[in-house]
Amino acid sequence: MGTQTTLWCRARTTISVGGDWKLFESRIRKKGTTVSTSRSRSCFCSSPLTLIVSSMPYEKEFAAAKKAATLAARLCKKVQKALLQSDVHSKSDKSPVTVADYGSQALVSFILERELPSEPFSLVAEEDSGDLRKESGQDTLKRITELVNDTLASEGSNSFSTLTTDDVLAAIDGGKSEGGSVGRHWVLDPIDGTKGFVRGGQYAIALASLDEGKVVLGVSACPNLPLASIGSNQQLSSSNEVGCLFFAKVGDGTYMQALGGSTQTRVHVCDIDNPEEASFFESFEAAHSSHDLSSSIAEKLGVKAPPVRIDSQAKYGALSRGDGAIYLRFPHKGYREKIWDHAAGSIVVTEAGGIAMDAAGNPLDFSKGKFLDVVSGIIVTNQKLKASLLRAVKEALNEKVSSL
Ligand SMILES: Nc1ncnc2c1ncn2[C@@H]1O[C@H](COP(=O)(O)O)[C@@H](O)[C@H]1OP(=O)(O)O
Ligand SMILES: [Mg+2]
Ligand SMILES: [Mg+2]
Ligand SMILES: [Mg+2]
Repeated sequence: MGTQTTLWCRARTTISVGGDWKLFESRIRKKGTTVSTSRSRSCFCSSPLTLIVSSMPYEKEFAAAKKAATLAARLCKKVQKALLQSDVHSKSDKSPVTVADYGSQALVSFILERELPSEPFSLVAEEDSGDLRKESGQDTLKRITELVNDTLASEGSNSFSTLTTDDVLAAIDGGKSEGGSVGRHWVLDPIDGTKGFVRGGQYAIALASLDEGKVVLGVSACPNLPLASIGSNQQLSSSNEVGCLFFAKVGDGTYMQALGGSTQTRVHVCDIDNPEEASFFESFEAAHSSHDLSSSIAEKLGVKAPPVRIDSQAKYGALSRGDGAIYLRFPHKGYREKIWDHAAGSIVVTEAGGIAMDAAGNPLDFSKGKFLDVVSGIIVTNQKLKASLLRAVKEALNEKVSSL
């Protein structure tokens, strides 16, 4: 449980802030009082000011997010197991959308609101209920409602009341927020890697929270990811158990536990500094990211191992525990990245000591609404490989431009 301290600052005061000091500074500046702060975490206020300092900020939100992602993973696993052709129907962008995408979004939205009743609720999420409100969507809607109710019942909570189809539609549409740089927003991809999900491969339920445009916590449930390393230089492991939950809170590190388990392990990115020993992740789907560009970058760097191709933000999770050293993502021309595809994954990697940036080395900016505008692509690695990777990316991109 987090504790809160109220400080009445009249002069220079030393305070201890668990979490992100920069974010805290920006908050107290906004209160209309001049506050100067220093790296030693002391602050001087120009007028008396009451500071409420939580020693464990975002703790309630973190617990709610873990619960929501874990239950959504349970729902998705059930659907993936029984996936029938009729569960897949087409959205205007032709991507397969399953009852699990909608069910997962409804469940996460419902649980976050239920667990955090005193907080304003804003959720930026991938799906909307448009197709489910049509006559042709009624059977699917009933199926989703049953699934959501079955999953809630399996939670074993006494306070469970059955949701109606209208409740489910309302929960899905709870995800219509536009996000932005002001206040707090949840960010959700109810199934990231739908193609992997439909194929029986990797997918993730990716949930993050933004505070003033910055990702402050992230939870990524990867129901099909082995608990053991999946890197190309993996050690032989006796365990073939799958299902990982990665979670990270700003300033607190990244942890992994088995989905549904309770023993958590702190994870760190690998500390490889020689690119020859590095291996890299990229999309399974060549339509999502240029495999040619990745192999040209890998060659320039001197990477020897073949690419590890897997779907979804499971790549961020795998990288955060050191399974590989680099993740390269270069979508084809015209594709705009969305915040829900990277928010949870990026904090999972950065809190594990890694770095997620665009191809020009800029930090990812989640404060601009639902799109994540990046230069050319997204690259993720550890601190030691950052400079050489950026050089190789620049060279490969220049070569590509001059060959056009
Ligand atoms: N044409 C595309 N180019 C790049 N990414 C895409 C494209 N279409 C969908 N995506 C999104 O890319 C992510 C999956 O990429 P990958 O698995 O290759 O890493 C998913 O978030 C997927 O959305 P979705 O959440 O609907 O699956
Ligand atoms: Mg996605
Ligand atoms: Mg999705
Ligand atoms: Mg999608």
